[in-house]
Amino acid sequence: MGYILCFATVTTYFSFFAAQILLLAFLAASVGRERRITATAVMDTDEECSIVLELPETDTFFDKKKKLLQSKGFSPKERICLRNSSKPDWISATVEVLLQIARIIQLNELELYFAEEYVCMSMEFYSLRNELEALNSIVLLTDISLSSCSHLHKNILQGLRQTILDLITDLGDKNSVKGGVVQKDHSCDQEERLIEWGESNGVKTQLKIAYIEGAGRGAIARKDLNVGDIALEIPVSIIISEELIHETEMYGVLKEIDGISSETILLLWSMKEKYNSDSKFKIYFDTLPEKFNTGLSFSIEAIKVLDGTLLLEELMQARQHLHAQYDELFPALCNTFPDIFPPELYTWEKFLWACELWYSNSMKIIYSDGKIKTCLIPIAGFLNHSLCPHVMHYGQVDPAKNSLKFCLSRPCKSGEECCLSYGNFSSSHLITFYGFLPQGDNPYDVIPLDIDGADVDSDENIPKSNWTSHMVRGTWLSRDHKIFYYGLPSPLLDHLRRSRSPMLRTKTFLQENLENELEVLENLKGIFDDMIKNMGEIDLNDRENCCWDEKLAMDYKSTQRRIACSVSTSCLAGRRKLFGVIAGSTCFLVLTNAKPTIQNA
Ligand SMILES: C[S@@+](CC[C@H](N)C(=O)[O-])C[C@H]1O[C@@H](n2cnc3c(N)ncnc32)[C@H](O)[C@@H]1O
Repeated sequence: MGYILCFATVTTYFSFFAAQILLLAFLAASVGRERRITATAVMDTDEECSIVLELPETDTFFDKKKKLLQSKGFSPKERICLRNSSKPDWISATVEVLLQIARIIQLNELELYFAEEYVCMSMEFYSLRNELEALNSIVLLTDISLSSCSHLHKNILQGLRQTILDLITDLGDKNSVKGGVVQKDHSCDQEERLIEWGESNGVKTQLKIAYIEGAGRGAIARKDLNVGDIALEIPVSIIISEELIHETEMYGVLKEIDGISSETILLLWSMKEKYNSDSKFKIYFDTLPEKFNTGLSFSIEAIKVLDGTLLLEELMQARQHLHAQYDELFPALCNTFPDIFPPELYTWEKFLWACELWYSNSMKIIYSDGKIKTCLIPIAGFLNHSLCPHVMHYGQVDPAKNSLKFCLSRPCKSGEECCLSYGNFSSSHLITFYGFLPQGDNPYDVIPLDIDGADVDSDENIPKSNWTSHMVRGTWLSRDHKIFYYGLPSPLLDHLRRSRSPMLRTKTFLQENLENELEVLENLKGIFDDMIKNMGEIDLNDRENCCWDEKLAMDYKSTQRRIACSVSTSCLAGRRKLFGVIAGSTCFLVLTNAKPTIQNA
């Protein structure tokens, strides 16, 4: 049975895009991220010290990760002996094993989709995020172990810990992007006043604010900071969250509106509070830009540049959605309650400003009572995003101090920009809601595919991958370009093979199987060639004379084109390899216009 394959539309995006506005009630905020301790326990007897790395059964992807662990020769619960061996390089050998397991345990859904089961490279790498998580999970483990182990084994654990810390430093040094250049000609008086106000309210910070080339304001380390150091601590009392408005008249009106979310209420409150000269947060509002440059305020010219990309549709839908939200509330609220909602403060332009503020600056915070709230966090709002962040976990209120701590997952040198991870977002998401493209290869830049396949008739004995959505990313990120892999994700290829030929035993060198492979690759290549054609050429010579949004749109389109071209090229390379195998066997190939016919000799 055949299959229909095309690019996914915004409404059919995967769960990887959980923050898409269309899937959430109203407001997508950057998600504050709490630390997950997944691995482990330490066994410590007089004779030996060992670490147990365990994939928790509660892990959402337990079965898939277990299979991946097993394909590399590990079980879901692996005990690694740390006893000093006679071999001089025992630490690096042990670290390698620990890391291989920790990386798999720390994989997220998207990384797992692209994980390559049969590639067994000693230092396999899934993503910067994954690598930092894996390394930090081992540091955490050694810390826990050090607090309880016998004196005998302290040296072993400390040696292990130091080796991992050195790896984290190396990773940061190699992957720190060129950016982070401080622009000395900008004054940051307002920002400094905000920090002073924060400090007088209990903020503790090792960061100062400066202008960074291409990224607005950013936070710079005042001194060398190490893994585990707290770069910034914000007391809950200065966080802007829904509690603040419960006593206001505005809340009394808004809470009566059916289905209104607390985020929308906060957004409407912030539109007015910005102009309140008596506001407790005046000094914070004064530091906010008059204009946010996110995808939501792209000009028609920039939107035109996006023709042929998914971002065009995503942006159009997002804007329509916001317009519909605005029209539902205004001018009705201004007409009925003009004192609470003065019409001059509730224009469409001001509404859009507030949406952009909340999309690009808010964080989701888990409070001590377990409630998750979308908040604005003065001072923390100056931290920019990086694909190799210094701070990865910051979303949970510390109940002992009633504060939010920003701890380092990798060192940050004095004078270096200290960055967060806003989340595992694609470039289209970052452009739409934040208005920038991160430097470096974004592993979350995928092209989703809508596949209407047919698994129904497939052979019961052939295990299904059970991925319900499929995608591709730049094939340069893959290491396995051999026949049956081609640098493309295995779940996608498996699905396409089964859809074409449910009864075939795939990944064997039988002729009918190789023919099936050729057809799968031809079909995929066709799809991506069409996409490249639809996107058209990008004239980068014009780029320098363009506005910020056109530049961003062009850069985004180049990235998408590069991904599509890499898929097309990998399909072509795969087909050539297949022709080679077929030609070398009992077949005789006639190649016409890149569409092969295979004749039995
Ligand atoms: C939470 S704010 C960070 C502070 C912001 N730079 C400022 O001046 O207010 C998020 C905004 O910072 C900018 N930003 C964050 N990370 C960036 C990056 N890696 N490159 C360029 N701009 C970035 C984007 O404009 C984004 O919408």
